[in-house]
Amino acid sequence: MSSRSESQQLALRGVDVAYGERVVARAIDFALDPGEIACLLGPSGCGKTTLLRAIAGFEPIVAGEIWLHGRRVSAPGETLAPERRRVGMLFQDFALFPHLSVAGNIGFGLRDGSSAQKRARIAELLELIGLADAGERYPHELSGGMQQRVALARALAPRPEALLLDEPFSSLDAERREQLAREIRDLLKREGVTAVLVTHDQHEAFAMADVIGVMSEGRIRQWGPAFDLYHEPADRFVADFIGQGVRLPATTLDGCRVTTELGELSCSRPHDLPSGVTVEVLVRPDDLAHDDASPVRALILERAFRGADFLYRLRLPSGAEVLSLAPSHQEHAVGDWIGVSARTMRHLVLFR
Ligand SMILES: Nc1ncnc2c1ncn2[C@@H]1O[C@H](COP(=O)(O)OP(=O)(O)OP(=O)(O)O)[C@@H](O)[C@H]1O
Repeated sequence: MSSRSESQQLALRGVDVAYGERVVARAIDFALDPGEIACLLGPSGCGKTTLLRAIAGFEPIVAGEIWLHGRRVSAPGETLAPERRRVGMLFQDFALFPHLSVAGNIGFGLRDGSSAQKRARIAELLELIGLADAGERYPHELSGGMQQRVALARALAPRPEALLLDEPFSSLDAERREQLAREIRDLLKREGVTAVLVTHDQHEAFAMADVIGVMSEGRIRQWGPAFDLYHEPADRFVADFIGQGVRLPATTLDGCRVTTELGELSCSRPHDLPSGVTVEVLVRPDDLAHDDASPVRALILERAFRGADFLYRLRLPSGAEVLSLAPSHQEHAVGDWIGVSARTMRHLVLFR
C-alpha cells in the first residue's frame, strides 16, 4: 500500500462489501486528509450505511483495504474490531442515557486520563457545543437539537480518529436539519475531526461536507465538492440526483454551442464533441430566463412561490417540460404562454 494511504486519516482502496454472495458496495475508493468532512449521498438502498459499517469495523470487506490513521484496519479476512479502531459514531437513534446527566453522558466514553483531565475534557466539549451551563441537566430537559449536540460531544470525547454520522438529523424537520448540519460542521472543524456523513438529503450534504460521493447501486458515481457535482455532473444519474433540471435533446454545433428546442445554447467553455452529434443537454432552472421578446414560447403548468423567486414548470411546444426560476416580481399565472430564453452557461453539460 502506498505511503499516501498511510499519511491520510481515512483511505478506502478498491473496497467491496458483500452480504453473502451479494456485493452491495463495489470498488470504493476515496481518501480523506485530517479534518476533512466527506458525505456519502445517495438514494435508499445504495449501500451508504453498509460502507459506513465497514469503516467502523462492523462489516468485513471482501476486496480492497481500509486504512485509518496510517494503520490497515480492514482487508479480506482481516477486520480489526470496532472498539480497537477509535472511531466515533453518531446515528439517527442516538439515544442518550436517560439516567445520566449531560456531563455524565459526555464522559461515558472517557476511559483514559485522570478524573481532573476527564472533567476538563467534558467542560471543553460542553463549551464547544454551546451548553457550558447544562452539564448537570438531564436529557429529557433538552430539545431535540440540544440532545443531538450532546450525542455529538459524547462521540467526540475520546478524540476519535474519525467520526461516522449516519443520517444523524433525520428525526428533525427540514429547516432545523440544515441549520444543525451547519452548526455541526462548525464544531467538527473547530475540533479538526475527520468525518464521514451518510445521508440521502443533498441540502444536508451541501451544508456539511467538503467533499461528496454520490452513490447509486453500490458504486460511487462521482466524488467532488458540491459545486462540481451541480455544475459538472459526471453522468445522467448525478445530473438528475443533484439539484433540479431536465435533459433536453440537442445537436452539437461548434465547440461552444448546441441547438435545442430552446434555440441555441452557448457557454464560455467549449465542449469536446464534433458538430452534428445528437446529445442531451442539462438545463437547470437558473439557466432559463423569462423573455417577452423571445420567439420560444412555453406554457406555464405550475409555479411555486419560494420567497425571493418563483419556480415555474413549463411545457414547450414539443411537449418537453423545463423548469425556470424567475424573480418573484416577474409574476405569471398558470395557463399563460410566456417567452423564454436560455442564459449563456458556464459550461454545457452534455450526455451522448
Ligand atoms: N444485514 C443485511 N443483510 C443482507 N442485506 C442487507 C443487510 N443490510 C443491508 N442489506 C442490503 O444491502 C443494500 C444496501 O443497504 P444499505 O443499508 O447499505 O443502503 P443505504 O444506502 O444505507 O440505504 P438506507 O438509506 O435505506 O439505509 C440494500 O439492498 C439492503 O437491502
